[in-house]
Amino acid sequence: MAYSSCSQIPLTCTSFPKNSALSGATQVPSKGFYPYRVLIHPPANLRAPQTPIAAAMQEDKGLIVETSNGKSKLRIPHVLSVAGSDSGAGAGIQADLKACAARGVYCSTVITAVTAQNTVGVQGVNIVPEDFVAEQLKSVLSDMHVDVVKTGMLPSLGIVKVFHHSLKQFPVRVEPLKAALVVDPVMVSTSGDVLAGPSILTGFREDLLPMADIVTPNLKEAATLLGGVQLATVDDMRSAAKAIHDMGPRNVLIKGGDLAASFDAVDIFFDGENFYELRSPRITTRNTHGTGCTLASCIAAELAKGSSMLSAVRVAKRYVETALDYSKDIAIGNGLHGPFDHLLKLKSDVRNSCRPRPFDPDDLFLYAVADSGMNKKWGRSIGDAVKAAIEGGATIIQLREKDAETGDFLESAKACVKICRFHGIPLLINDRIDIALACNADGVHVGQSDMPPKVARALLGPEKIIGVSCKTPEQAHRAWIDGADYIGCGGVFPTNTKENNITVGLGGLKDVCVSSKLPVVAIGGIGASNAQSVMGIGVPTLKGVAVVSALFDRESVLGETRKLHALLKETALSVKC
Ligand SMILES: Nc1ncnc2c1ncn2[C@@H]1O[C@H](COP(=O)(O)OP(=O)(O)OP(=O)(O)O)[C@@H](O)[C@H]1O
Ligand SMILES: Cc1ncc(CO)c(N)n1
Ligand SMILES: [Mg+2]
Repeated sequence: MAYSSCSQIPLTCTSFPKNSALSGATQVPSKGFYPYRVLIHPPANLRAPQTPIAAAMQEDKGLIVETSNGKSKLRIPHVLSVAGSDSGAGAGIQADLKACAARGVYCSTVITAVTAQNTVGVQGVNIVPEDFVAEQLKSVLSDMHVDVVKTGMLPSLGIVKVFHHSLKQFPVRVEPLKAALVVDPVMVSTSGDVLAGPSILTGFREDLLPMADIVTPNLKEAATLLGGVQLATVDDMRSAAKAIHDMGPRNVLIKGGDLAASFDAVDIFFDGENFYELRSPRITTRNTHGTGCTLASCIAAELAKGSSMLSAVRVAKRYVETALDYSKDIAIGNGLHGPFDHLLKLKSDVRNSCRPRPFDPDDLFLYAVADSGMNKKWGRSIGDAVKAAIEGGATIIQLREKDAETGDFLESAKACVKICRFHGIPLLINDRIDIALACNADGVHVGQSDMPPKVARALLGPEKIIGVSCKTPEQAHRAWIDGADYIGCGGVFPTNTKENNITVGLGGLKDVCVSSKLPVVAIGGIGASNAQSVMGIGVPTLKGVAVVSALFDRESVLGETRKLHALLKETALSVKC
């Protein structure tokens, strides 16, 4: 029976293939919100509660909600990696941990061998004693809820047997029809060194493959499993996939990273019925050490989250491709095959380190809000306008484009990021989290009906600046709870830039500032004529004024900004005295 995504699980199907690591669970139709409900009957030798468990996915956090005896608990999808350690950390257990972390999945580890390995090759292998592999397996499987087991280097027949025995003793308890065992039949490293000899083949053929939900050999490993055939073409890969499928695994993925004649990176997936030719551009790089381990771990991670087998494989291939492309020029080690960077998704945070300094509430002192429409009227680009505002003393810039096309907005945002970085001034984007991410701006400013700050924070990461427009102390409190960095309070006075906007006046501004735990910038109809009265309310949380027309709907942005800056300085000094 082919795998299907959670939502496609046929409700009539109630059992597993006989040898599956999953046997023992059944499924019942759901009445509730989720399209399925699952009853799992844990084996008697498990310590976990022996009651039926209903499981479902909490979409927004990627966690699994389990309900047992009326009580709910949250767990993170969990992969157990049973593999060897690579001291160079490009492959093996280290790759598995990084791939699972990058895919948002918990990874426990059972180490089968410790290798002394680098980008040149494998200098030594120390096999972990069988009974200690068994002990690690028992420690994890008797205590933790593992969704999917992924195997890598199983260096001896004894260890294959121990693993097989442990899985029989502690079947992996997952929802019915979800895959539980991913077998990457590691035999030879990228450098050509042997990691598991031919003695393991009987264990693979007799015990492991019939239990596997997917097996992922590279060309050499597929050839070895099939007794030494030649695999040189995509057609050969198809035949091999079929022949290996006959050995018992429910799905086979033959990886074509080493297919010399191919311009593309071609893998063949066979589910027992259909062949899928999965192609991606071949990335030109030396940094391909560990692609196989990573691919298998990523498949396991996606399965643990509830993906169907084919979509797990597709996502995993895309992930490897993206990581290789991202890392193609990095240099680690001096050998022929370097590792790549699994955690590229976190790199937007690292890019943040170019930001001049972390958010400082005093940045709100003279907050210039620019858009291209207003500046076009005066015959200048938004870049020129931003530059002039900074030279005149603006301490933070926000880009607000209500009508621009997305492509044009992104181009002007990129130009402004360059200018702001050069001057060490933070640049925020109004409303558009996508633009902020794409141009690596310093943050965003959102309104009450835009994306909630909590969601924006999840997308942007911990270091970006998030500001929220608030009119009331309640909204200000919410913004604080939701992890905003500052509040924009207004409109203080009526303004042309926001029609029909309810104004809060100086009284409303003061109420918000007094109650706010976050720094506040006042906005709405503020300019040289009234900025001093705004700052004059004298509440310490009020850090500055945000200005639109009074700077940009004028002939000289530089002159207006200078004038306003001088006034604000004067008020700051007099308030201090
Ligand atoms: N240069 C490349 N560009 C794009 N994808 C690649 C490249 N090399 C390998 N891949 C992909 O990476 C995945 C792993 O394939 P590969 O054949 O390299 O496995 P492997 O030999 O087991 O890896 P390793 O032994 O290095 O861990 C496959 O999906 C393959 O298509
Ligand atoms: C420990 C270990 N596992 C797997 C591979 C395959 O890349 C490797 N090189 N080292
Ligand atoms: Mg390879």
